[in-house]
Amino acid sequence: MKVFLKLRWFFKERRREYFIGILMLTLVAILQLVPPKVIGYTIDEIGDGTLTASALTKWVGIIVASAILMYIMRYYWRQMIFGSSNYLAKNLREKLFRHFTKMSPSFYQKRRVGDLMAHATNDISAVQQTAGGGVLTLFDSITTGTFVILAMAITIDWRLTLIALIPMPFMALLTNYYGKLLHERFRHAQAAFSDLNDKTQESISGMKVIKTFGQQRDDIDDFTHLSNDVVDKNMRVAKIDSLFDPTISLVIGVSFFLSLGFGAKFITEGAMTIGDLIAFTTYLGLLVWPMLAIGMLFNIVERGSASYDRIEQLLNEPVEIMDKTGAYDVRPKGDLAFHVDSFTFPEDATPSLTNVHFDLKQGQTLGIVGKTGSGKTAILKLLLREFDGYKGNITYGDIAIDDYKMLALREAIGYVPQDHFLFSSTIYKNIAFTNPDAAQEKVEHAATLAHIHDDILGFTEGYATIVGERGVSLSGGQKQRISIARALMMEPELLILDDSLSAVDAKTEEAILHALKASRENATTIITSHRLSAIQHAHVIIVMHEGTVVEKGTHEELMDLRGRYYDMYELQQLEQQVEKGGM
Ligand SMILES: Nc1ncnc2c1ncn2[C@@H]1O[C@H](COP(=O)(O)OP(=O)(O)OP(=O)(O)O)[C@@H](O)[C@H]1O
Repeated sequence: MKVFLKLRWFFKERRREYFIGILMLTLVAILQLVPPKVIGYTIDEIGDGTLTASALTKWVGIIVASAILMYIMRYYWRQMIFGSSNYLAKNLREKLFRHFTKMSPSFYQKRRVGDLMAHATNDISAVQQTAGGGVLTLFDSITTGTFVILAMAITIDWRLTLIALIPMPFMALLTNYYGKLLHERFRHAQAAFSDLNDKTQESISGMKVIKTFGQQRDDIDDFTHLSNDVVDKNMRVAKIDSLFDPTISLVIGVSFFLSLGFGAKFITEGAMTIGDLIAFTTYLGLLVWPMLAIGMLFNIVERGSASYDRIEQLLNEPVEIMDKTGAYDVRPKGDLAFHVDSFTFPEDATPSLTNVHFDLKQGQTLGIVGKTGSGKTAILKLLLREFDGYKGNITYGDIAIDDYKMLALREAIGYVPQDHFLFSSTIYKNIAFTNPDAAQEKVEHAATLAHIHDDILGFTEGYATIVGERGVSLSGGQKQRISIARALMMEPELLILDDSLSAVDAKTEEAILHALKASRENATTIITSHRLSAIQHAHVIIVMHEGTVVEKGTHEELMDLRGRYYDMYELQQLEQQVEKGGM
């Protein structure tokens, strides 16, 4: 039941609706008491031979009036209570989504997409049920149960009422025990659903790869295994679930049995009339629902509580990278100084960067080269403040990057990542992502600089062409260039191309670099690349090796060194010549 306390912030928020709903529920619980009593009176009047036509009309009139009132009130409490529970779902969904947008990459590294989606769907729906069905069953069982028992004790016979209630404590004990079992089993069932969700999401996203490698059979086996696990765990929940109804029916059955036996005895002793006993057993019938409601209540509440715990746990995960108090809300500008003595990724044992130092004047271009895994992207991740916790300092315009507001910093940096992501939307919207109201000419200008404008015009619907999820209908090079156009739309102070020209040919690469140089004279650029032609004209080039800078200088200076850069350059020249020769 603690979940109701945990949700009190929400009940407070919608107190008006819940107050009206619960008031209506209570009135219905009272009105329900009328018909059995009226039936009891009518039967006694028939027995005594005193029932007249006008008395019968009166009794029927009372029953009809209470039925109409109950109809109206039942309609309203449903609206108030179940309607409000939708707002809890909405609220939690938005909270989760906002939380997701604040989390840093390391969170997404730890958490799986399917699991996060399960939280945002299945778990929220279980909590929503608590605020709807849970509140209903709680108040309905309390009000109906109390009023029915009071009516039985006060208006009929308190001794018979006590006798009829003898089996109830057993039911309370048993349902409490079932509730505890259910909580644990439901938690496992939800976790299994998260795994299945994750598998489904990953398999659908990776279907092309799965098929290419002919792994469908294995994938189906994996899926079946997880699906069976979900069924097994839900069957374990269902086993407990199924115990509630028979237990309650058994307890009520024993109550009926005791009432009839002792009721008959009281009638023969003259302490009760037959009408009283009929009214009593009808009341006992009315107790079935509150008892069932208690069973349902445990069920709903235990599920809701397990799910709320899961959601809370997720929401309580700290946001790792936050704005400092009083952080500058200005777009960074100026020279860049990167001085990192060492940096280790959160889950790693050894540093990925050691002694990486470079300075870049505003308007200059930095080229970063190095073998795969040498730390090129790690440098960019620190610049983007995707990770904190490095030893050293990184300043932009003489201010440490963590002294800027995160949003201000990110707005100044146009980052084109290695793994491009295009939204399932039009090309126009993908390019104008950071500025959806941008004029067509601006979008076209960015596309022209990124050398993708002509390609777009070649598509049947031009800029209005929809690109599928992750842009499946485009070539790798086209996706790269759309991503570059998207970054250029921000008119960034710092443009970062993280191996973003790898899928275009040398001529297109040269054209793009030329266009960037001409249009971004005063803005800074960082390019990482495996192909040296992309960084050859940079003002500064650093050569990375095993997380550290091993060479630094201009192309000419590095060639004169005759070190790693020189070797790489010679090798690439040779490869080019072989390619040309081959052609
Ligand atoms: N998020 C992360 N968590 C833990 N380790 C990471 C993470 N990202 C990268 N690394 C590790 O840091 C090292 C440097 O990786 P980085 O991505 O910077 O290499 P890179 O030079 O950009 O390689 P590539 O040319 O293949 O992109 C690698 O050993 C990699 O395994």
